[in-house]
Amino acid sequence: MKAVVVDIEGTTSPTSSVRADLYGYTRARLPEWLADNASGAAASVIAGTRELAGRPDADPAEVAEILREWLKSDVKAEPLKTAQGIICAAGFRAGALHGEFFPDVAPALTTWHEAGLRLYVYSSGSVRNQRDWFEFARGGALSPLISGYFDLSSAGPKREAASYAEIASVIGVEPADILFLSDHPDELDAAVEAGWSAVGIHRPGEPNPPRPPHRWVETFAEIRP
Ligand SMILES: CSCCC(=O)C(=O)COP(=O)(O)O
Repeated sequence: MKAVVVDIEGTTSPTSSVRADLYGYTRARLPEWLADNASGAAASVIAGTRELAGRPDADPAEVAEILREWLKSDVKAEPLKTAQGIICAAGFRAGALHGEFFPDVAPALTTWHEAGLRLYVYSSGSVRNQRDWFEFARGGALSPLISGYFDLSSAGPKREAASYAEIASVIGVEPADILFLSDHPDELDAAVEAGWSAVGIHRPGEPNPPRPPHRWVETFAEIRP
């Protein structure tokens, strides 16, 4: 392998930390942020939400309610993830938010990085949110280990093979030399369809059940890329 690409929620990090911390922080601040930034940073979020929700005349208050519903049902929509990334950026810098990682993740990423592998992140969270998650990791920044980040805007949907082909092309690594780690079987299927290797991560207590034909492990310590 020449590169390893990791998913975040359920793979590097507990689902509970993403949903309680990031979603909770965002949910509390959405109405005020949308109202205060309607003609600036929030304009594209409002436009994108109106379009996806089929509510062309929704005002910022209604958009906030739509986005809060999407948070509740974990809809991984671009406008929501953009807003989440911008809103949470302040929380990371104020010390209210930290990237939370399973204990085996930092040692494995460090070992792989030192061995010359290039490490990337591919998550439904926006690149901005991903960068902060790794930069403000509890226990010390992991961002120096990461060569790049991909999200729904830059790569595309996580369950489509074309997204993995796009990442391979951008990082300039042959698909056969890339290993993808995720807790989601549909994502593993899509990566394999694009010619990547893939290993499923099923951590105790995490929601997504393993599914054949992939190899599944419980920690990064079991992987030798
Ligand atoms: C720390 S980046 C934000 C994580 C997030 O919002 C999310 O939806 C994670 O989805 P993933 O694709 O990593 O399962």
